[in-house]
Order: sequence, then C-alpha cells, then structure tokens
Amino acid sequence: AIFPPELRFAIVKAFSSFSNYFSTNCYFDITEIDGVNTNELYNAVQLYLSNSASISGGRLSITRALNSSATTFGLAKNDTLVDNFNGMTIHWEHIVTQRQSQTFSLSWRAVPDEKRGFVLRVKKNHKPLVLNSYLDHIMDRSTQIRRRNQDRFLYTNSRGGSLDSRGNPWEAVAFKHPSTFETLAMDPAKKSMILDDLREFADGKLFYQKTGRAWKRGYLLYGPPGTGKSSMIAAMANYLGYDVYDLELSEVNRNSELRKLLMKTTEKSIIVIEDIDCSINLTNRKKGGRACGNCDLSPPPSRHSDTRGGLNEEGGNPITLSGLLNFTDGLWSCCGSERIFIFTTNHIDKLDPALLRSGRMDMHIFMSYCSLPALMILLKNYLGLKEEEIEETMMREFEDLIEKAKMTPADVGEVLIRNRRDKGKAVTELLKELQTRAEKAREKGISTGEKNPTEIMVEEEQEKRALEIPKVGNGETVENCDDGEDEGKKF
Ligand SMILES: Nc1ncnc2c1ncn2[C@@H]1O[C@H](COP(=O)(O)OP(=O)(O)OP(=O)(O)O)[C@@H](O)[C@H]1O
Ligand SMILES: [Mg+2]
Repeated sequence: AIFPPELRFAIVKAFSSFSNYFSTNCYFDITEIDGVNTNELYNAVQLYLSNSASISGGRLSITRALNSSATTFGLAKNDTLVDNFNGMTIHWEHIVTQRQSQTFSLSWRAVPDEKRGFVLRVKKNHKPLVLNSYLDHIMDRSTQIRRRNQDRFLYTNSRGGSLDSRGNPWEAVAFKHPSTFETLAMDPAKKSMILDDLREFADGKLFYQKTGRAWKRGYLLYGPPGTGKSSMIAAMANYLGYDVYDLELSEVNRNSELRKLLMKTTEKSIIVIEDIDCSINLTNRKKGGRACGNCDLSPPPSRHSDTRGGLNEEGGNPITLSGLLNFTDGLWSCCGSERIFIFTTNHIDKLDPALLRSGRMDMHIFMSYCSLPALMILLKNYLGLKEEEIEETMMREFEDLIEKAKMTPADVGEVLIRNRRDKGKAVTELLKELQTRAEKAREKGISTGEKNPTEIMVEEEQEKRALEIPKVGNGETVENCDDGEDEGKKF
C-alpha cells in the first residue's frame, strides 16, 4: 500500500533486468504442442538431434517411422546434448513432464498425457545467430534426414480427375524401383554429364535464387523403346531421393485440372510425362485470339487473350500444348520449388519445336541402342563379368558387331537373363544374337550412314542453340504456328 503500482512495476522491472544482466545465458523453449497445433520445429529438432554426431547421452530413444527403412535415435526423457554450430555451443535438453490430470470435459480430446519440449540454451550474445541461422539449419537438415529415411513415393493421377477424401488428385504407392546410375547401361561420359547436371541442380538453391530463375529443370529423354528411358527416370529419382509424379495426360480433361495436379505436387519431385508425342495432340495449340492457317484443329480461342494463362475453363476442352507448356514453364510451375520435369518420347521428330526450345527442356538426352561401354556395364551387372575377363577375340567381335546390330539394352538384358546360369553360354548366345541382327540390318541396308551417339549429341546441341535464336520477349515467337523460321529446324 505504500508504493504506488507504477513504482512497484518499475522496481520489478529493474530487478528483472538486473538479473538478466548477470545471466549470460539465453533460453528457448520448443514445446511439442503449441496450443492445439503440433509444433513443426519440435519434430524438426527431434530429427536433427537424432542425427547429431555428438550424441553422447546415456539413454536414447529409438524410433522407426512407417514406411521407413532407417532407425532414428533421439534424446530420451530429460536427457541433454551439446551441439556446435558456426563456433557457437548449444545445449539441448529434452524435458518431459507429466501433464496434470485433465478434467473430464477435456479428456475426450486426445492430448498426449506427457508434455514434451526441448530447451535450447546458448550464450546471450549468440541469440541472433540462433534466430537467424541455426533454426533454419535445423529445418533444412531435418527435411534432408526425413527424406533419406523415408522411402519415396510414386504418384499417379489414374483416377481421372477425381479426388480422394483429402482432396488429393494423386494416388501414391511406395516407390521401390531398383534402377540406379550404376545399373544403367549407357555411355559413361554421358552418364557423368547427367549426374553432374543433377547434382548441380539439387545443390543450386542459391544460384537459382540469385539469378531469379525458378528452381526447376527439364529433361527430354528420347530414343527407341527399351533403351532405358524409364529406367533413367527411376535412377534419377533414386539418386536425388525425389518423389516421382507420373502424369497420365490422357486422364486430364482440362488445363485447369492440370494446374491443380501441379499445385498438389511436393517439392523435391520429378514430374514425368511419358510418351509425350502420344499423349497430347501437338497440333492442338491455342493461340491468344489469333487464328492461323495451320492451326485449324485448335478449339476457338479462349476469352483470355493471354496464352500463357492457359486458363481454359470453358467446359471440358482437352488440354492443349499451351496448357502443357504453361504447366512446365509458366507462373504456376513455380508454386513449389526444386522440381524436375521429364518428358519421354520415342519420336523426337514428332515433337513441336515449341516444346524443344531451350529453357523449356534444359537437356535433351538421347537414349541410344546398346554401345560397347553400355554392353560392358550390362555384362558386369547381369553376369558379374569384368571387361578384362573377356577374351580379346570376343571383345573385338563385340566391338565390331554392337553398333551394327542395333540391339537395345533391354534386348541384351533379355539374352543375358535367359542364360545367366552359364556365363560362357550367355556370352556366346549374345554374340550369336548380335550376328543375326547385324546381318539383318545389313540386308535392310539400315546400317549405312550411321551416326554414333556422340555425334548426335553434338548435333542436338547445335540444333538446340538454333532453336534459341528466334526468341523474342518471353519466347512467344516459337509458339506462333505461322512463323516459317522454325520449319527448317525440325529434328
Ligand atoms: N540403358 C539400360 N540400362 C540398363 N537396363 C536397361 C537399359 N535399357 C533398358 N534396360 C532394361 O530393359 C527394360 C526396359 O527398359 P525401359 O523401360 O527403361 O525402356 P524405355 O526406354 O522406357 O522403353 P519405352 O520407350 O518402351 O518406354 C528395363 O527393365 C531395364 O531392365
Ligand atoms: Mg518407358
């Protein structure tokens, strides 16, 4: 009663700042449940600490998530751990307390009866470092760990536009394709080029930010059936640890649906459209309010004069090329980052230049018939046969026949599997098959004027560059049906 309230308040304040002044530590509480929401940071910290190198606690909790192929360790009840980050020392403590018995009125709502949380302690002067970078670092690391632990998913839109109970148009199954870059039979140089490209992409967050580009990349895989296009996609997914979205274009009824599908894809994913030449009528292109001679097949121009919008809501129009390009290229393609688009086709010559121009599909990868280096990989994988184990005469025969025979890796694999119990037989059978095919090819006269894959790659590069040239503004020129400039640049 002696002190007026203001004064009392001032004294308390002075006292608390006084004690603050002498305390050199700063604490952060990260509780599991914040109000009614689960605290994402709590889970992240849990995962992060589970992987921290300096785990020394005497008691660890072990968990294994559904569909996961790895076990994670965590701090058990009231255990502590020390972490280091950029020269700062962080003390973590996992606090678990029993929740006070709840009243009956509350008990029907499922709340865990333990209250769990992490307490982070650092030196006070490190507070900005925690807030500005350490927490982000934890979030990043934990996403990485989660991705590594969890088996990935393969999504399809086979339900034809209908949604599941949670409004998701994609159907998911566990993705367990065994194909890797090691098992993939192709030219080693080409392989490492692709690997480098993928790595650079995955590590390119800052680059894409700095250059203002959407963090996505497009690959076009083309080549005859059985040359490993689908296997390559699986290998890429396995290499990067991405999910795969297998987009069935024939199940998509309109451009707006396509957009919805895209919006429901997650980060770090590969979006695949197989056999692009078969799944979309490539002449069915929409022009922004402009009719053009060779585009008679296209539906009437949309009310929106903007082609890029692709906002074609007027009842059940099939998707158009512009809709598809918008999907991979337009603003909507950026509503999530770190995504790879892959198109595959057996007939690159059937594709529209608009689809091929640079910036759309960043890399064109030709999957060719089995070459000698590819054959060596197959022999090693299927029979465990090393290059030096193969007799020189046989090697020379392989060398002589392999390009002429035009056998796909799938065909070679078939022969090898059939005879895999007997290495010697497998090799001789394969030679026989190669001879027969080379002979047939010679009779048909196809084998004249062959180009080897590297030559084709170089040509592609040149053609790709040629396609880049008629780029004006945001590249709309290439989409014009009536511009003759592109006509000569067909593949
Ligand atoms: N380059 C390759 N390396 C290793 N295995 C291959 C390769 N190409 C094909 N195969 C084998 O052949 C089978 C078929 O290959 P895949 O499905 O990848 O061919 P594809 O190019 O996608 O054919 P399609 O054009 O018909 O879709 C695979 O199961 C794989 O085992
Ligand atoms: Mg395929």
